[in-house]
Amino acid sequence: MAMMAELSTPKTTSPSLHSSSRLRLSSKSHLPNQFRHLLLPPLHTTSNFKVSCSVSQNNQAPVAVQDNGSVKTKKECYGVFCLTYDLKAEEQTKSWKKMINITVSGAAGMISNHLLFKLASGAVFGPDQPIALKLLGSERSIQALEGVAMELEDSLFPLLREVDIGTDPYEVFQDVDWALLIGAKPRGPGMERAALLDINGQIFAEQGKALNAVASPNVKVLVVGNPCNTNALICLKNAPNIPAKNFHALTRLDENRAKCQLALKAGVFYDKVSNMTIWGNHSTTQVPDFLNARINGRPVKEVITDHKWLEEGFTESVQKRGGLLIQKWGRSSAASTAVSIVDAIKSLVTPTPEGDWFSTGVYTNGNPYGIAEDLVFSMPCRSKGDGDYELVKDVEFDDYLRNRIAKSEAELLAEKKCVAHLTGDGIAFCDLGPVDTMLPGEV
Ligand SMILES: NC(=O)C1=CN([C@@H]2O[C@H](COP(=O)(O)OP(=O)(O)OC[C@H]3O[C@@H](n4cnc5c(N)ncnc54)[C@H](OP(=O)(O)O)[C@@H]3O)[C@@H](O)[C@H]2O)C=CC1
Ligand SMILES: O=C([O-])CC(=O)C(=O)O
Repeated sequence: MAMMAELSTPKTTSPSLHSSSRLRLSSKSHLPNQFRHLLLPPLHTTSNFKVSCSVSQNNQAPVAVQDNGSVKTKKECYGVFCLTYDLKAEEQTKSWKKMINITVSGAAGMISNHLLFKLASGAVFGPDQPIALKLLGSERSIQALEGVAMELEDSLFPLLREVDIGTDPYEVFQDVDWALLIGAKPRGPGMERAALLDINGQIFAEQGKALNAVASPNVKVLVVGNPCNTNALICLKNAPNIPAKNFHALTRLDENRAKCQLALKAGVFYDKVSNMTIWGNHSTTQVPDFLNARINGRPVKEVITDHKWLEEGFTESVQKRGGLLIQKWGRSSAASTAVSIVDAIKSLVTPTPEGDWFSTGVYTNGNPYGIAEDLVFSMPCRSKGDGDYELVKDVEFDDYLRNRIAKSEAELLAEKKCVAHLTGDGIAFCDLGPVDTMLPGEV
């Protein structure tokens, strides 16, 4: 019984699912020594050199074999990429779907440290969906990315078929189907929000251009790095060949937080809360919509009759939850953010339950609510499970909701002016009010 694995240079095309498992490093200039032995001959060649490793029938240690048949020493295989799969697992792979490519930026950061292992486990895209992970980092994080890759290896995830790490978005985004853009500079003490918008905006402008050039044409992009709505707008403006509809800013964490607070107040388990919309910006102007949300299928305002609490206590607790968490933890939400990224993706790849919806920050062009066009704004959506979504039409508005939404809209319009130089809209002019231009973590 021979079992095979393949290790290939970055120039090879994806090998067949039934035999492939590999780790590649795509930073040409900073190839860590530890992994150099995987890339024989050296990176500058274009040959499709492979190292195959076989395991003998009597379960002896794996023996590495080159394409030309000469036996290599065991050292030339790397850990789990030498040992591969038994025949039962090989049989199983025959029912697997075609592999998808997922890029995660800021992959050595806190959120990614939770997220990557959920992605690799099959908990997000399903138990029959093999994946390739492409981890984008920088000079700062390349060593740490190796550590992440090693931990992924040691986790022995059957569905994880490839891991690439690199610092060049034009390489790491190649043919990517999902881009989860988490990496962003955190706002430091004394830093102006306008400066943050500019620094992070440059990152997302560059990544938008790279996605436009090399990603799968129908790539889905989820921006997590803050300020995520405006970063998503910058990204999509720099990627004109990708449908604007495919870009999302993560507001699912806010939706989850809102559901939790309503459940707590109503004394029900949080799965009883549905139809929870977060409108607007992922900031302290966001609007958790208790007018349309339901508890056990009933309007929230019927179940929770303390309307003053809904307008003030509830709304503020959701808007400022991130800040409270930073006070407790000493850092921003990472595990719950990763869970909400999983939820956000699952909402797009599984059909939305009848009558329900989910929140995500999406492009406003053509929206039925009268929200200004050309923004990325959190709104209620439904999906058939094909990665696409529709905006929900049958939502109610009252004066309170309209006024609150208008405030978040004004904030996003002001942010957009600050980044005009990055969206192709001329010269930037930045005048952000002092009060309402905060991230949830900035209270
Ligand atoms: N939308 C939402 O609901 C939430 C969004 N966030 C946001 O997600 C982002 C990531 O959070 P988290 O993973 O906890 O952060 P970490 O600080 O743990 O990691 C962030 C990563 O960003 C990268 N980065 C990119 N550019 C810079 C830069 N100029 N300076 C420093 N680091 C940079 C770094 O990786 P590298 O060196 O590889 O580039 C770093 O590893 C933040 O912007 C945060 O505000 C957080 C919680 C919720
Ligand atoms: O402000 C931050 O970095 C954290 C954040 O977005 C949140 O917790 O919602």
